Formats: sequence, structure tokens, C-alpha cells
Amino acid sequence: MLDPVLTRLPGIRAVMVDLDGTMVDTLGDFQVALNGMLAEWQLPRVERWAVELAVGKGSEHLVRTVLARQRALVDAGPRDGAPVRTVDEASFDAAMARYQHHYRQGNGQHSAVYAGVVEGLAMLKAKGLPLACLTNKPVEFAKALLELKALDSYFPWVFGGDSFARKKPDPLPLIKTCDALGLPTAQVLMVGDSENDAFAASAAGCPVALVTYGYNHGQPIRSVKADAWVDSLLQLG
Ligand SMILES: O=C(O)COP(=O)(O)O
Ligand SMILES: [Mg+2]
Repeated sequence: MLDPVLTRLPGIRAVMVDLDGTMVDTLGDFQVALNGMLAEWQLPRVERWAVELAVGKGSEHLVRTVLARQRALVDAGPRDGAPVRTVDEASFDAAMARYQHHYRQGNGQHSAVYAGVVEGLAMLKAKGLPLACLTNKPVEFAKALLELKALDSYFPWVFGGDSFARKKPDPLPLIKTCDALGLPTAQVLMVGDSENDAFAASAAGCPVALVTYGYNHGQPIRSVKADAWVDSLLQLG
């Protein structure tokens, strides 16, 4: 049995924790919101596995990827004469607005906190480590989800994909979060579930631990370079 991550990385003074795929399994929320929007565009429903491949790089990337995929499915399939709305750049803003409307309505209704998250956060807090939630999800949705799942009290800082000029995998959100924590990046551990978290951490100079149960664009998470991989947040300390 390996030593806990915090024992192997003794310089850690605070922790940044990703949200989707790390603390909450939100694929159901994404899928319901996307399907609400797709129905209005007369496009076919998206499957859960296809959402999993596209999630993690923010809402714009998700909606753009899924719209293009569902449109391509229609183009490749048999024609039955049913009207299909064109998905071009001009209609993207409208699709995005409808997606956000559906997401706001169902945020947290089709998602669940992963096993070990509450216990893991309580353990980190008990060690006196300040915690920041750092997600690519819009900050409004992130704050509402944390409240609904009773995780908000752990996070004095919550930053989303629209909090800074660029999103993960860019290092900027991590650098800004470390600034808010008042600590150098080398002393702040990033805990995430995807290469976006790992690439951002590496470029920012933060150590990174990856959970093995989240979403990584269909790629094995252990093939992504990290300081540690954990099956539960409890294994951090
Ligand atoms: O892409 C998203 O909206 C969610 O991403 P996250 O894994 O950074 O929380
Ligand atoms: Mg994630």
C-alpha cells in the first residue's frame, strides 16, 4: 500500500478540487440539458457515453461538439423529409442559450456525489488545508450545484470556466486560484479527473492527483502524467 498522497508531497498547503467527474457525477445533468436543446433543434438525442467523451473543456466546447455530432448523424442517416434545423455559427449562440436554460432548470437533479468525496473533503479540512473548487463549469452552475449537494461549506473559493480569461487546460485558472489562496503554485495540489486538470497543473507548476473514476475523453487516466492517482478522495490523506 502506497503512502497517502499528502505524505508523499509534504509541501502541500492548500488543495484545488475539480467538480465534474471528480466530486459529482454530472453526466446525467449534461445529458438532460443537451437533449432539451437538441429536441428544440429537431436533432436526435445524445447518449450518455457520447456526453462523457465531450465533457471537461467547458460548456461551449460541449455544446459545439454535440451539435456537430448529432447533425452529422442526421446527415449520414436516411432522409424521411422531416425538417432539420441547420447548425451554423449564427445559430450556435441561440443553441447555447437554450442549453443553459435547460441546464439551470435541471442542475443537480440527475447527478450524484461520488463515494468518498464528503469524507475526503472533511479529512482535508480537518488537516487545516484551505480548499478551492476550480472547474470549467460556469461559476453560477458550479455554486448552485455545490449548495444543492451540501458541499459548499468546504469551499471558501469557487472559480468556474467563466471566472478567468482562459479555461483549463490553460494554467491561468490555477495560477489565479493560487493567487487567491496566497500561496505559490508548488504548494497547492490540484485534484482532478482529466488531462485538462493535469496539463493545467503541470504548466502552472502545481502537483496533481487524478481520480480514477471520472471522465477523461475516453482515454485511460493512468496514461496521463500525474503525481498520484487515487480511487477516492480519502486516499489523499
Ligand atoms: O467542462 C465542464 O463544464 C466541466 O468541467 P470540470 O471537469 O472542469 O468540472
Ligand atoms: Mg472534471
